[in-house]
Amino acid sequence: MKRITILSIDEDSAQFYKEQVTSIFKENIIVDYRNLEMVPILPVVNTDLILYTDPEIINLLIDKIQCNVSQLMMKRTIPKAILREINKIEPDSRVLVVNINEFMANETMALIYQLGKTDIFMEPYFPGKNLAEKDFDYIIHVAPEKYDFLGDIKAKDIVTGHRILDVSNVLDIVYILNIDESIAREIILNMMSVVPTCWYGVNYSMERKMISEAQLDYILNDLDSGVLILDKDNDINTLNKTFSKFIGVSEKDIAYKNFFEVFKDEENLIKLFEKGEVKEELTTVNGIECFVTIGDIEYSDVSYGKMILIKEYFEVVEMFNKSNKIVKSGYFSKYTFDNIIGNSSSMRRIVNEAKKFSKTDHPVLILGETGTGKELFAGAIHNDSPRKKGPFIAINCSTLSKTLLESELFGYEEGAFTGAKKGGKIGLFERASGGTLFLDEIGDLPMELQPRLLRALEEQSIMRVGGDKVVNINTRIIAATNRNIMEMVERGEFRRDLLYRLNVFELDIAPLRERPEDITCILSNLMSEKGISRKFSRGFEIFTRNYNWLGNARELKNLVSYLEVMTEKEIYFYSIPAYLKKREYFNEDCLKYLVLNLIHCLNQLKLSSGRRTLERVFSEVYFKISEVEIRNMVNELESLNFIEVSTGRAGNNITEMGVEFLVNERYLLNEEESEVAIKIKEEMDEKL
Ligand SMILES: Nc1ncnc2c1ncn2[C@@H]1O[C@H](COP(=O)(O)OP(=O)(O)OP(=O)(O)O)[C@@H](O)[C@H]1O
Repeated sequence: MKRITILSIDEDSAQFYKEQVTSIFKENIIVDYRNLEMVPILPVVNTDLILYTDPEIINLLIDKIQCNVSQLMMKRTIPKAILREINKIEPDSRVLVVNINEFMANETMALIYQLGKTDIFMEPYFPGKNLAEKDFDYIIHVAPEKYDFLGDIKAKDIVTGHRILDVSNVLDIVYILNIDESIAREIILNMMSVVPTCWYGVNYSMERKMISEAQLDYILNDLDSGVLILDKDNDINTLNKTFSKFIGVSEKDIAYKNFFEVFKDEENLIKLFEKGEVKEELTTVNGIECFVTIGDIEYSDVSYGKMILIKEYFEVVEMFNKSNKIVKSGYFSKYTFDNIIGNSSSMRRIVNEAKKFSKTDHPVLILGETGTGKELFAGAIHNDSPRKKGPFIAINCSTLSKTLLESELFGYEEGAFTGAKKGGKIGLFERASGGTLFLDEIGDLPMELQPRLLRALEEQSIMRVGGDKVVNINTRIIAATNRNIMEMVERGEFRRDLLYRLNVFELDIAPLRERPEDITCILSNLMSEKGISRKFSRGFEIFTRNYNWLGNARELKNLVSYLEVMTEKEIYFYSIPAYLKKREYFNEDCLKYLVLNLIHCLNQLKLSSGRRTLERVFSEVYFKISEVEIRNMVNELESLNFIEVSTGRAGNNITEMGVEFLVNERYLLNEEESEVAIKIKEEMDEKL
């Protein structure tokens, strides 16, 4: 047990502080003391911390300290009840603060000021001091009872009793003696309710700590996962209600006990714990099937303990099912080939191929960037196939952990894990029998599951997890991925034999930027589906063909929602959202005609169209461009006879040929664009 030795001037205060420290730390610490009144004063030899009342005493007793331990001067304060009395003293009162020596009297006075009572006049007093004036309203006796050396000084008395240890001092002791966190927490909370502290930093950090703890408690207890936090000695520091419910033990019973002692009968958990870091491993704890995650709690590369998360298997499955993450509800697809829009030769070709594939039972692998319509094709193939009356089940292989995906795909037998459902669980392979199972994001299928899928494809049968019976299935597989699966095979991340099994038929859907003629076609279709009717200007078409459409049709859908609100009859280049107007999306030809367009507009408005004006207006209407680029384009337009360049302020003038070109190509600016041009021109003229 840890030991504290108190050094004090007299027996009375030594006794008092011994009692106080003992009452704070209770049976966790042994306290003894030395004071000048003791005969003989025994040496201090066996202690862990020396606590002294004032600087003088340490000088007087230095030769008695015969051990090398930390020394701490007491920071003392007055109880909240006494502070309330002092606070009641009327402003401008004259107060005598009395203590046994000058240092202590001054110290108490400073303390009263620090605690916030600053509207009174205080004078320190101690034996031997001469007072010029003896007229006081109050006397504060810093002692257990009134001092008797005050002679004829009379006023209202306030007796503070011995001053008590400040919270900041107790925190120091907790830290130096390495007192158990649980005990320390209780001690400090108790103290804070009775002891005022003028150590603002301590107050602030304690308050922040308490608030953070309350917030953490709230979050922990709101979680569906069980959480257990251990310190670096593997003692249980915190656990939430879900965890204590899960293991069937109340928080009180196991808090601050050692993990290995509490869980000595939970072999599975101990084994996982000994592995170090674990991510969502399926196991059984307290007879319940669950996923366990174990991780280090680190700060500045130092480990401060571990966190164990437990999620009940069935709750996870239910949650995924609710959010349609495992299987989109309904077990059918609404898509048919009629929903696939596109006039490009590549689209027509793959639709024809897909129609042929749909007549067979072979697996199909659909490749394509995100949003190219892979799921659309999968559904259309199913609905055009002899299996169309059977289920169509789509599962995303990237959202589930390996273990969950395995049991969802293949099902499991009763007793595969303790706590598994009675009668086991049918997997999606079986459920989709007679229909189609669409394995989306197949490139994310964990390596460990690939042999199992390969066997299912080769043998048209599966074995449930934990079972030994072979179940025949009649399920067609359509898989899809947006990853470069050939490269994954080369890198050893996807099995070559599985790829060959999956891509008996392969559909490679080209991204939209490689089939630009489909863009306006899909756009018009999306608009008419929403009942929107708009004409596309040439400028807008140019944009759609130049932009890279990384999100493919999904991005088109977003643009339609924007245009529905932002446009009326016709969609111009100017109408597209600003973030889409970027220099890199446009080729030189396109830029040239946009410049020609501007010259025409400025000519019609009878505004000059010199290079500087062109550069400013272009940058505002379209996107940032340099004067040099403008000059190059102007030169080219001149060589095409689309403009005549005259020197001086008149600038450039469009020719009849140029106008004809623009009209034929429907390249003309809209009203808004003209307005911007006028505004900029006016601003420029003002500056001249
Ligand atoms: N050719 C097309 N014709 C009509 N709509 C299409 C076409 N291509 C895609 N879409 C539409 O775009 C959206 C995205 O399609 P889908 O979900 O099939 O893409 P995906 O390739 O499976 O995407 P991801 O890889 O992100 O899952 C859907 O609303 C779909 O109807």
